[in-house]
Amino acid sequence: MAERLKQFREIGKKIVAVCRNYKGLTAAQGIPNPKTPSLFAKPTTAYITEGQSIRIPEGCNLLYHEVELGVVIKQKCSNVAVSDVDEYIGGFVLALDMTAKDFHNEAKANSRPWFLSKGFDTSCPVSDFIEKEKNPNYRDVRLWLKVDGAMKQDDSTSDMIFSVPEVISYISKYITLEEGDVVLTGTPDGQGPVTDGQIMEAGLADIVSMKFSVTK
Ligand SMILES: O=C([O-])CC(=O)C(=O)O
Ligand SMILES: [Mg+2]
Repeated sequence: MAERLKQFREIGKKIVAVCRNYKGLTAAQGIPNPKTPSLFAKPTTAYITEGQSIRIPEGCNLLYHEVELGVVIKQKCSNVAVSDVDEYIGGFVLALDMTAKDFHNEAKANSRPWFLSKGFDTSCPVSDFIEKEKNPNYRDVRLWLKVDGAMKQDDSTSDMIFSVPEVISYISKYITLEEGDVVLTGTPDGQGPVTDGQIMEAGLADIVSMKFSVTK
């Protein structure tokens, strides 16, 4: 099972992401905590792995980094109870939810969908597949990101508004999750800009770390 899930980028059909899911982030932005998980999707064509660069999309002048814990779904499921979610977690990935923030802001200001701002090619850099057993404390695990060596995001998943099981249960009420799909669980406070030539390094406790550069 885990062998096949290592191919999540090929076998998974979608990336479902939660936004504004950290208390520190909503507090910093002065916005209320959402009452239910707030969802969007990224296409799987957005994936890149270490060795590939994040390309600033044409016309974007404000690219933001967001480090996130991703959950790889083990098998097809819908309407999963919070207490049963663990059966459907196949493993994890460390991910960056790269965002063309200027596109995002403009779309929101004009009440338009913001798919492009989150879905462009290279907008989802990921680590290798992380075996479930290697991340047993996923409810309280450190997530960090540095830009050119300076720490920008450093928090624990315990600061999530909706826990991983709550998020997956909620999504599965409306959207069937399938083997290899990835659920991005939101970014902690500290999201911010990166520009051409900068290097980001991100990590999940001492489980995994990864580096990505940004290019035009
Ligand atoms: O980019 C945003 O505004 C929100 C988002 O994805 C997150 O909170 O993870
Ligand atoms: Mg995000």
